[in-house]
Amino acid sequence: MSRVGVMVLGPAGAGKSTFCNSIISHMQTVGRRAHIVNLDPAAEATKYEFTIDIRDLISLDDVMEEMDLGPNGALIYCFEYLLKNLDWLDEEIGDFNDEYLIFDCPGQIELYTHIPVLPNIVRHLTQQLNFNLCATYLLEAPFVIDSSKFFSGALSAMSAMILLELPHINVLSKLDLIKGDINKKKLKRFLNPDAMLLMETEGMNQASNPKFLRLNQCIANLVDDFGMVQFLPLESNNPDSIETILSYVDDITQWAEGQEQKEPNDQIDVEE
Ligand SMILES: Nc1nc2c(ncn2[C@@H]2O[C@H](COP(=O)(O)OP(=O)(O)OP(=O)(O)O)[C@@H](O)[C@H]2O)c(=O)[nH]1
Repeated sequence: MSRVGVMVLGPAGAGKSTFCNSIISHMQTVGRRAHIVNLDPAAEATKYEFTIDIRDLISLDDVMEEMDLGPNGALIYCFEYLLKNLDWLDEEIGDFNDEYLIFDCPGQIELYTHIPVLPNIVRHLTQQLNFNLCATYLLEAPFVIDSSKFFSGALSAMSAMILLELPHINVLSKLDLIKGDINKKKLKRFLNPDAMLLMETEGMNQASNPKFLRLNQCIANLVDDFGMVQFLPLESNNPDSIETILSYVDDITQWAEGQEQKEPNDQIDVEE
């Protein structure tokens, strides 16, 4: 039997913890059991308590003080420590078999891109603990409706997708901060964006330096080719919006559940 979990990812302040809380509220309404697994050693208290909390293993403040490290170095130290003590996570997750686990991750993108700590933890969860995981990657809507930032956000989301190798859903958070008809209209273009069209309408194909123009075109092509830049809108106070996102997560994890589980050796034809 496999377990189900959702990784909540995205830059600092994107609304990950708020989204985790909204998921728990929704789950309580529909009568499903769900728990937050806090993987952020610098997390602040939130509305719902964490069922599993990395701070019970190691805390950022302690590491900064004892190892004389800054916040980023200390964060990396905490994750390397977690990687060396994965039996702690195994024990904590222990009997949560039929319940939905929501992994609230830190916002520092270097944990996915520069060092392989989050990918290793994800691999441990999927391969050793038999989780069907889905990643949700949050980006703030006011940030994304500026096209140059849209491409930077889309690339960061893509980099998380490539490194974690998980089924991936992009989510646009903080929709309530989009004010005015013009911006709301603009937002629609970014929910299911046509990267090449955005280049034209946002003037990105008018870069004066031909090298930048080519670079912009290559990035738009890349984003377009991956076909993964659709965003689901998130309104944290709107249960319908949470339900829609979770139905995508359910579809993905149930699909994975239905797949035949193969032992790694089953996938390799070895000729004698
Ligand atoms: N207006 C608005 N503010 C939001 C929304 N979601 C979150 N916030 C606010 O944005 C700030 C950051 O939200 P968090 O949920 O803590 O974001 P996070 O991604 O967990 O932040 P880190 O853990 O620091 O990476 C808080 O002040 C929230 O109240 C939203 O939908 N609308």
